[in-house]
Amino acid sequence: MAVYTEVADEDLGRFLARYDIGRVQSCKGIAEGVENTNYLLQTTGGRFILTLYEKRVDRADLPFFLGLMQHLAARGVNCPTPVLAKDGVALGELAGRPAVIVTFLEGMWPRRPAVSHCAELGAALAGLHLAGADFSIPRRNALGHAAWAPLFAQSRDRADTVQDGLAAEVDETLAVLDASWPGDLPAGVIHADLFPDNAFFLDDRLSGIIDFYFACNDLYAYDVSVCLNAWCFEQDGAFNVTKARALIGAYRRVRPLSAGELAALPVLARGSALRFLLTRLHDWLRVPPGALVVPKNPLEYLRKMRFHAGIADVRDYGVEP
Ligand SMILES: Nc1ncnc2c1ncn2[C@@H]1O[C@H](COP(=O)(O)OP(=O)(O)OP(=O)(O)O)[C@@H](O)[C@H]1O
Ligand SMILES: N[C@@H](CCO)C(=O)O
Repeated sequence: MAVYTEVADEDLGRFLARYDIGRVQSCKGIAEGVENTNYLLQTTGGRFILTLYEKRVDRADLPFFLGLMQHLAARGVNCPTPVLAKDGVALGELAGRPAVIVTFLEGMWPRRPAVSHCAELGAALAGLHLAGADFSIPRRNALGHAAWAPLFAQSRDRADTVQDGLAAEVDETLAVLDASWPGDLPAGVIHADLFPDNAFFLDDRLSGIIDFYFACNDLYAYDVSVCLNAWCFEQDGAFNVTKARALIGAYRRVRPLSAGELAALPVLARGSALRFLLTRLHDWLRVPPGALVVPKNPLEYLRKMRFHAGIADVRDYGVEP
């Protein structure tokens, strides 16, 4: 994650006094990621992640996020779990931000995902969907289909400074998606941001999933489409049909996809590409001064969005209906 909020030693000391996790040996800012502030905390009790929630996280959602991690971990999903303070409460306040300590997961995220990573990921995503099915707290997708037009309205007047014609292309895509967005597909808890940097591997086996701060209730197949975008394109922008076949095939072996879900994949993938284009565009135009953060390129997702607009049939993803 990025480091948006610096923590003074005395504030950290007061915060950690609430916990029973040993003496602090080091607390280092993690530069990766773009959403929240994260520190790697080494204590005499082990390694932990200290997270301070930033702008996009609504405090009212924290019981959902923290409860979901506990729920999934209890059902065998290897994900971070919130560490309870001595008073039994996970959530605290540090440097004016809501803050938690979560368990540290071993592993590395794949810098260049291979076909085998995509297969592992597909199976893990389906497992996550099944494990979350009986989680009792609902959360609407704040970055779901209905949110895209208002989100774009915040950047529309400057969109063409990033790429000529971008505003018109997004407007047109929003209209197409409004007319074709599926409403009646299987839904439940989804991760909604399961990019390679949120999946850890040890010896080519998936060892953990992190970053549940976009998790919400939405279409399961939409989550598959997010992963299709994040895992199955090469760095030069080419779609890798072998990776898509591996990802979706492994998913279907754990949680079958209905004919309706498969048929909807191209429109869902076009939509999820737009979602990441829009959040990246928003951030690209508003990098906070002094933050240790590198904004992600919105145009990568413009190219993916265009690719899906040209997909007529799910077979083009290497998948048999
Ligand atoms: N529980 C954990 N165990 C081990 N490392 C972690 C854990 N949580 C976070 N990290 C480390 O912090 C980095 C950033 O975390 P995370 O992806 O949650 O940040 P983020 O700001 O939400 O990023 P983004 O939303 O851009 O993916 C990870 O790549 C990893 O190095
Ligand atoms: N995974 C997102 C960042 C967090 O939402 C992206 O790559 O744009």
